[in-house]
Amino acid sequence: MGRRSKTKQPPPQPLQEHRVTGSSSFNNKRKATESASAPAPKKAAIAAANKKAKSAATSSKPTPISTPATKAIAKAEKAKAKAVPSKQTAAASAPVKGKKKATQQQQLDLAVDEDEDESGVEYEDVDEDIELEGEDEEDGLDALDEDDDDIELEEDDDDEEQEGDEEEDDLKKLGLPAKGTKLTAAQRKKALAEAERLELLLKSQGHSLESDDEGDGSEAGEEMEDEADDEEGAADGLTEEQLAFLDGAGEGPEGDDDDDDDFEDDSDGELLDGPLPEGAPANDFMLPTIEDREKEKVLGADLQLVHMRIQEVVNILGDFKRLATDGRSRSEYVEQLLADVCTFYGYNQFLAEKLFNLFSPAEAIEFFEANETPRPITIRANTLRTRRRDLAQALINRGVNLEPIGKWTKVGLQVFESSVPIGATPEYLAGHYMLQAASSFLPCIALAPQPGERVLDMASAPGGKSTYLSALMQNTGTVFANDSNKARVKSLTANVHRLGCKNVVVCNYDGRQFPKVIGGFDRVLLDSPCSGTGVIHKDPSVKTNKSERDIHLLTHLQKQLILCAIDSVNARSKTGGYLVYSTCSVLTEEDEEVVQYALKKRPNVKIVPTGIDFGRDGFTAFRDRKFDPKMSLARRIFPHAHNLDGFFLCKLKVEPINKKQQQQQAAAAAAAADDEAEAATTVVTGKVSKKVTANNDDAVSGASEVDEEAEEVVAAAATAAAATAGQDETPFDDEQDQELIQKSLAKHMKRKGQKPAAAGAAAPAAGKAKKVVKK
Ligand SMILES: C[S@@+](CC[C@H](N)C(=O)[O-])C[C@H]1O[C@@H](n2cnc3c(N)ncnc32)[C@H](O)[C@@H]1O
Repeated sequence: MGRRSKTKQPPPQPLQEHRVTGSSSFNNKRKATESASAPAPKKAAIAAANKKAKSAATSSKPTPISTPATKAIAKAEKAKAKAVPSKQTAAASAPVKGKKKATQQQQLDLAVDEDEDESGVEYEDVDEDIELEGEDEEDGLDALDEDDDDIELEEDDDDEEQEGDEEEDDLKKLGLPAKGTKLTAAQRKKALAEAERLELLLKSQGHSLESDDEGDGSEAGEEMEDEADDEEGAADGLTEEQLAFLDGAGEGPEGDDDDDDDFEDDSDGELLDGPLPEGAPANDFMLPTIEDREKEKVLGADLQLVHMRIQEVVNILGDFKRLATDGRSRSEYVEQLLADVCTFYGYNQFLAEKLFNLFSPAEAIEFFEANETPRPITIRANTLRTRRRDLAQALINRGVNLEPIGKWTKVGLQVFESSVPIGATPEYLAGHYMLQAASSFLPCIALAPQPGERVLDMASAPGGKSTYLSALMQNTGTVFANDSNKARVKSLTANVHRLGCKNVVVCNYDGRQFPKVIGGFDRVLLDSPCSGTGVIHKDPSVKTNKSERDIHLLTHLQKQLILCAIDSVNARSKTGGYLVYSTCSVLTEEDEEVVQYALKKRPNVKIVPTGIDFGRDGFTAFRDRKFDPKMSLARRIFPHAHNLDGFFLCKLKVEPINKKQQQQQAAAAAAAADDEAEAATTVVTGKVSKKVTANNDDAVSGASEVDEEAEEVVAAAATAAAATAGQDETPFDDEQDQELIQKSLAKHMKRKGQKPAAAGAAAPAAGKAKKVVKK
């Protein structure tokens, strides 16, 4: 009971990253900490490579040659070893298992001291034993970890020595110089060719090229991850590709000069490593010709080859000057890479390119890779009904294997495995927890609602965030949980009841009807409908069903919603006056661009810190777009970097509007009318794709909910279009009528206790929109 799964993923413990400015972050190589959060097998490889690079950097012995050829040989050896497990392999894995001796009880205990109810409600310690045990054992566990590390390291050294010997023999067999000797360019070529041949040979014989360390032994992977985390120095934070390159390139023109004495003419009198002769490629990888590509199209691609090509091209793009074939441009390589990404990972060209542009090539591949694996299952303890530690204990008793998510949340638990359906336990039915992606805690934490406040959750179904807001407010004040999708409102209502939220009012409006229906909120959350590009692992159909037009429709809706959300905030709130905008999309169009649009249209709004100290900065510039410098306060969460769903959040403070700002706003509203009319015309005349999906980031939502939401967004877009088109027939065309509308709307809003300014801005906009549509 409660043993940690062997196949567990790294917990969704967001990693601290060194802050980089938005503009530069997508070009920079990621930091060491980040690589530690890569998917487990990859992490193991990176850790191994880090270790190799470190030992190469610190060793006074000649650096062992590590070329792709030797790697392949090592892989071949490991494949052999797999067939006949040696004693040594078994011994090497023992300490890793030892480290897993910590029982789940102990793991939970470690979190006890931080396990006070987040809502501030004090509970008595029912289970003091657990707490004491936890405190006592914390040091013990640390010590155990350290011991294990020592053992592991020693054994690793043995492994390495043995591996080194084996490598040497193999090198001799291949007619390559022994370990410690420099390779000539010709030898390197030969080695590369041999590596490829070996790999293909092994594959053709059905051997897996995965090493034992990288394979099912996620424990080994974890152990290596720990080591990687501990590694210091220049090798830290390098990607697998960079390290592979470093291994080989250490002796290259920019390599370590310490070994200069070793440079001697080889017997063939060929050039030693150094500047390559003009025109000679440093890497003998050749881009496929047009004919090759045509052939591939007809015969179908060999995915293994495509994968290898992806790695080669990424490697070359990482050091283009040195590694690219003369005469081939960077864009040719990028084009090939994008085509291969589409083939290998199954994206359409449009989305592959959009996502690729967010990162360096190497990092883009990490992102695509992360989308192939699920994120950890997480639950949120509902503090209106229980405490996290009690919930954890109850679930452990049922055979659920779990542990706290991380220090940043006091209510999150990660589930590794369960012998019972986690969505149907008595605790679940009794509302003790919500199945919820860890990323989706963040907007609520950022909004930080206070007890007694009036809060609007504008797009709230199925209620993961509304119910969390309710709990944070300790069932006081009011949360208006709105969603435009009737069917989804049903599951929202069910969750509100199940979780015992007594301060929630469920409503079913199009968010754009706020603040007309009701306004003056202390805080508003707009967890916007979006493309779901941050949660592709949950809904892989996103890879193929998003077109440029879909994104355009979504961003249009998002821009409308954010303005309505801002106008629904009471800028004079004594305790609040905040809006949090969030999406589970990583596209700047749906994130920074929407916020930037809001800043332009509402000069009384400014970006403020979210209070979340992990994740990456929002972009302050992206390609040809410049954003508010404070956009760096927004948070971007990435699956490959943080092992959480991809997410964006930005917190805004709405200040009381002054006269000058009012004028600015009116001007902006007039300009916005042009945009709106244009978009509406597009929707009316064009065919709305049924595939415009807006994702729900709650783990409980199934495919059917996503479908419903898609329908809803399409319907909403169509309704908006129809409404705007309908204005065509209305007689309110002249300025006099507009004035009348404005006045009556202002009166109406005043009576409802709302801000007349919003009406003032809306009416001329509508009038102008109507005129454009007429044309
Ligand atoms: C990302 S999901 C919200 C998830 C929710 N916040 C939660 O945590 O459970 C987006 C929601 O927006 C709703 N939606 C789409 N268009 C809307 C609109 N115009 N007004 C209000 N809600 C809308 C969808 O029905 C969907 O439930």
